[in-house]
Amino acid sequence: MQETAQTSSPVPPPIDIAAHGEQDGSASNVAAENVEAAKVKMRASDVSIYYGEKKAIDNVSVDVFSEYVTAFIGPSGCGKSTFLRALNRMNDTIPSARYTGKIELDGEDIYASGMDVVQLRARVGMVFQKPNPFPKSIYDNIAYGPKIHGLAESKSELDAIVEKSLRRAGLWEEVKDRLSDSGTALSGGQQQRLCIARAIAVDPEVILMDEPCSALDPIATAKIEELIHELRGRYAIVIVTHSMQQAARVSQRTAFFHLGNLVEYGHTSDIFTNPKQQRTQDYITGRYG
Ligand SMILES: Nc1ncnc2c1ncn2[C@@H]1O[C@H](COP(=O)(O)OP(=O)(O)OP(=O)(O)O)[C@@H](O)[C@H]1O
Repeated sequence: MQETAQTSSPVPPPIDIAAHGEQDGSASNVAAENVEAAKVKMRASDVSIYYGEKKAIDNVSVDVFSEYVTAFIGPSGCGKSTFLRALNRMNDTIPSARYTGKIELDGEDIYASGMDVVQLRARVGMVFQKPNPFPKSIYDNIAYGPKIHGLAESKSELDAIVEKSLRRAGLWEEVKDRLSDSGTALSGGQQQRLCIARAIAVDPEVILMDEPCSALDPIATAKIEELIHELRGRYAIVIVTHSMQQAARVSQRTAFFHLGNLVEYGHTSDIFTNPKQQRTQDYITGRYG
């Protein structure tokens, strides 16, 4: 296990990350000891995930940091989505899915028996591959979450949340005059920004994005990437992407998965320019994937 954080500099960088080695499979997060604890938003420790007998994730440890975008990359079937979904317990809906290890949000075990999963999913929101607005008005798509979570006491408060969320998602100017139109009548890119606005509306701390641009054209993709860039100061963002260019453009940290293992995790620039593991090198140079 190597330690990559600089401990000798007089003012240590606020955030640094361990290179998670694949050698012994334990991939524990050594450099976590050297970062400001307050910045670690989510911590996964020795997480394995099974579908029935099949092990889809093998002993993975990762920290997710506030105000950073973390990209999960790797070839199809390597377990990126499975691991992402574990971060807000979306795998709970799959009867065969089973889990060992620990995942914490602000130090709290999200799989603890007393955890309110509805509340958890508000704190750790999710945006899916295919935009999935509710078959309701644009306004109601955003207002639904704040209503059920009791975040607005009056119509004017709700209106303000709807406007703020749509502004943050970069959609307000495009939809402000047609809030009562159906969300499903928007373009694909607009629908995806609507889904991001819907996640934002309940004031999350973490936003998980599972290939959010894969159904979008290049222009809509560029808008979402720009939006991710703008949002990252407020939330911890985790994005699964098949596009290495996208990971390089939007993220500060990258985790490379292969066959259920976390092969390497570190600064995005290091992963793409100076990977420590041969498997990472092979993947980023297109030898498989
Ligand atoms: N609901 C499920 N039931 C059984 N096996 C599953 C289920 N979902 C995923 N798997 C299996 O778990 C492994 C990891 O899948 P996962 O979708 O997490 O990978 P991925 O890296 O996100 O793939 P892709 O990039 O193709 O979306 C695969 O072998 C997949 O077939």
